[in-house]
Amino acid sequence: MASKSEAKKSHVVLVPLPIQGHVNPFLKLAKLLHHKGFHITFVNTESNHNKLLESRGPNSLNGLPYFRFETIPDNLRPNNNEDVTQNIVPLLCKSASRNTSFVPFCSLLSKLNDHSDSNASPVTCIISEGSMSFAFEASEYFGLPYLFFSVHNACGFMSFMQCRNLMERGVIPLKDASYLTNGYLDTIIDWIPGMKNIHLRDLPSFYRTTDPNDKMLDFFLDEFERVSKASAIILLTFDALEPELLDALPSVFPKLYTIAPLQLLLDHTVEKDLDSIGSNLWKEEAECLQWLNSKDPNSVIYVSFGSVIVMTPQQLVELAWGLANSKVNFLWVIRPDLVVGETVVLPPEFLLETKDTGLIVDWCPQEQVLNHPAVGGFLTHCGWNSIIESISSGVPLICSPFSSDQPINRRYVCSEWGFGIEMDSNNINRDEVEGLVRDLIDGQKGKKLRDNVIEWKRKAEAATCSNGSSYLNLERLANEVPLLK
Ligand SMILES: O=c1ccn([C@@H]2O[C@H](COP(=O)(O)OP(=O)(O)O[C@H]3O[C@H](CO)[C@@H](O)[C@H](O)[C@H]3O)[C@@H](O)[C@H]2O)c(=O)[nH]1
Repeated sequence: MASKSEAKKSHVVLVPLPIQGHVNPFLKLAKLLHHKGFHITFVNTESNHNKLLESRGPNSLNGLPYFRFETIPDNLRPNNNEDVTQNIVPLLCKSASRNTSFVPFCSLLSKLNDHSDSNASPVTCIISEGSMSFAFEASEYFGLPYLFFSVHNACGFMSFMQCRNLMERGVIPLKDASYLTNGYLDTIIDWIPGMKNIHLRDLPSFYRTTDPNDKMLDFFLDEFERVSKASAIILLTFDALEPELLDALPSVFPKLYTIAPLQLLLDHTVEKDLDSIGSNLWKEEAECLQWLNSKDPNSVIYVSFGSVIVMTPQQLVELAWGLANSKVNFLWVIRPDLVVGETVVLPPEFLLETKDTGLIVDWCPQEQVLNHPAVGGFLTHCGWNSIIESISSGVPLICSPFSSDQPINRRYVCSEWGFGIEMDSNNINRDEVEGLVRDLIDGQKGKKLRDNVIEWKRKAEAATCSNGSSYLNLERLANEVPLLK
């Protein structure tokens, strides 16, 4: 392992997909590796770099000794009017495109190698993810090891890796649009290793296409190839959570490190000077913590749909009245771009009726919110970071998945791990919201789910303590990075 006292440290370059749920875990991993003695270069796309400066201030990306930020172009700004946070496909196609990013990224790697002096070694390895194909190609070009950091759990990762199998078995693409509603999505998929009782509707939403040339299918086929060629895979899970899946990962995949929850590992290890480096792309409204201080323990439902999901105005209004009618306290994150194509407008009567029970913010310090004693439940879109953060905080969920890996996360939370109840996001209905929120915060069902998630929290803590599986895997990763081929 690289030691802090060595003049030349191993140098890791991290390149996340530029969305919040990817940048956050990459930054945490970067901090953990820095703590282990690595020299870190963290690469943001230009648009994200600018957003971070806006939200966190002009000095927020100055870095620290041996912890540097760099940028690469992403073809999204300043002339692009598309709001990519409202549409994942342009984000993947443009921001993570080979054409835009390969050459600048190679130039960056050359610059980092040229500038290596007595204090910094040339680049030792690249940590990126399947969507960033240019980073993988650059690692091949420079002969560097490539670590595939999948910011998913094992069930999400396994589901994404099934694209070719599903196509070869004729399950996807769907024959025509009627298959979306004729019960076909209830087809049982019983041949995925380590996964039981799965229906087609539980698998990533991108598979629900009728187009054999769908860009996202191509994308997952390519991703599979890159994973198989990577030097190692890092998964954002812990062993006790998904033992059957982890055992079942096919032998074609390279060696695996399961290291989660990252925040619990950070709580044990990190130096204080790294705390100031944050990754929120929107400005956090930390005053909500004072508001929570005024509420009773477990009396507040926290509501957030992550960084990418968009809702219709009608979904928003149904949700709003469901929260109001439940009479339960709520803290609700409504991102400025949450409602598709619109500025968010909530009925004035709703705002009046909930002035004592509700607080709405653009963005909040979510992990602090989840750790606040007043928060007794979380209505979530089932982004994996939100779920693993809920496990770390012992907060039960209402699961309302929209897209991507969210359906499979919902399936595992509600049916396997037992700390969530389901809510249909296609058909958000105020009466259902009201009932579910009451059940979760005040009902017997909520109590049972809370007990279950606290049990998972204990297991997550055990995984991240000395000699826990995630703790040891991080040690192993730090020892093995300099040796990877
Ligand atoms: O007000 C807020 C809201 C969110 N967050 C943070 O933002 C992140 C959100 O991540 P996640 O819950 O995973 O949602 P997305 O950003 O939507 O995540 C994308 O990436 C995830 C990881 O691959 C996938 O699981 C999701 O489906 C995909 O939408 C988390 O760390 C939250 O703590 C805040 O800090 N403040």
